[in-house]
Amino acid sequence: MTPLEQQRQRINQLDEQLIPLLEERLTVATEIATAKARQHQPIYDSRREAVVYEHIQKQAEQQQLVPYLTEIYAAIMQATKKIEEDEQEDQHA
Ligand SMILES: O=C(O)C(=O)C[C@]1(C(=O)O)C=C[C@@H](O)C=C1
Repeated sequence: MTPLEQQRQRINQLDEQLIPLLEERLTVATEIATAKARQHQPIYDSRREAVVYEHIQKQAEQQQLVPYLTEIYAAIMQATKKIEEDEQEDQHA
């Protein structure tokens, strides 16, 4: 195997670990959507998002990666808000 093939195989392995965790995160989000609908709370919560970003900064072992992690989390939270909206729409259908 070439180095590139090995690196891609490692990426595949890491994705295999990430996907179930992301699936679980999205599943928890559908539960949050239900709780928020009951409590008449908006899906978007800027204060909570600030806490999530702060947590990333604290957790990151490589501080130079924080801007990239922040970009990834912005996309994750965008998708999370979408699934929460879809969940609330399904509940109203
Ligand atoms: O914690 C929440 O209230 C969520 O809905 C989850 C989440 C997230 O993905 O972390 C998504 C949307 C909110 O704006 C804040 C955070």
